[in-house]
Amino acid sequence: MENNAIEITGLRVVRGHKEVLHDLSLTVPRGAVVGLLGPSGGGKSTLMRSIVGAQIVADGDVKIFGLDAGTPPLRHRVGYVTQAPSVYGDLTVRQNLSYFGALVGADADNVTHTISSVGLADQADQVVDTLSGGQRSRVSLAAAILGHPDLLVLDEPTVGLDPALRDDLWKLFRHFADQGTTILVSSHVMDEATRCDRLLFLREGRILADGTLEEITQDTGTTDAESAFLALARRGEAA
Ligand SMILES: Nc1ncnc2c1ncn2[C@@H]1O[C@H](COP(=O)(O)OP(=O)(O)OP(=O)(O)O)[C@@H](O)[C@H]1O
Repeated sequence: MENNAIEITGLRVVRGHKEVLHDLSLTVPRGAVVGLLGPSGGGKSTLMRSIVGAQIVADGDVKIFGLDAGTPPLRHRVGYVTQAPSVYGDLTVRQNLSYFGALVGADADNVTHTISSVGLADQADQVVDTLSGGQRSRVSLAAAILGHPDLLVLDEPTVGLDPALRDDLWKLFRHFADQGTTILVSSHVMDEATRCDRLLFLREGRILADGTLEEITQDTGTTDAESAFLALARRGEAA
């Protein structure tokens, strides 16, 4: 069995005539919660799209569980939640999840359980268009976890959520990881680094750091992710 969920070598991506990912190489171990952190426009979404096979790549190799990203055997093994809601606005939460559940073989009990696990039990019969933004993004998350994917790729899932809900979601991610799911989660909120087993700092299409928070803060002589990121960014500019 492969020890890594994700193995990327020499990835280059061009978007709109501009290279936005420059020769990236990285690995993500199985069962870890890995935070992909960095400023807006740094390439987080593009990297995630490459991992789920939704991005044309100019060069390089992206392997997921030893298979080429985006190939059919990975379809049910990889769950992807983008920043845009990916569920039907005119259906209720339960109707949406029953529909997506039917595609992956999840039964009604699984649907009900998944709705509660993302904290939407009280909204189960509410039409999605009438939910708040944060609630809507949790419906998309619920749809992605219904089939128990081996890899969950989450693009800024906690954006716009209040601290209590953010905390609930991070606990949920940890719960999935404890069950063996690998989680790659992007954020531009540096304090979410403490929730992750490992971190990838991405800036201007390059990996600035890849390691545990402890390793990265030690390497930079700092005490938190934000200062470590700034130190690494300055180091990069000075080089
Ligand atoms: N469709 C597109 N056409 C051309 N350039 C694009 C396109 N989408 C993204 N880019 C550029 O690619 C770069 C990386 O964007 P990306 O969305 O991956 O960054 P990000 O780190 O996810 O940012 P954010 O946190 O704001 O979502 C940016 O410079 C962006 O302007």
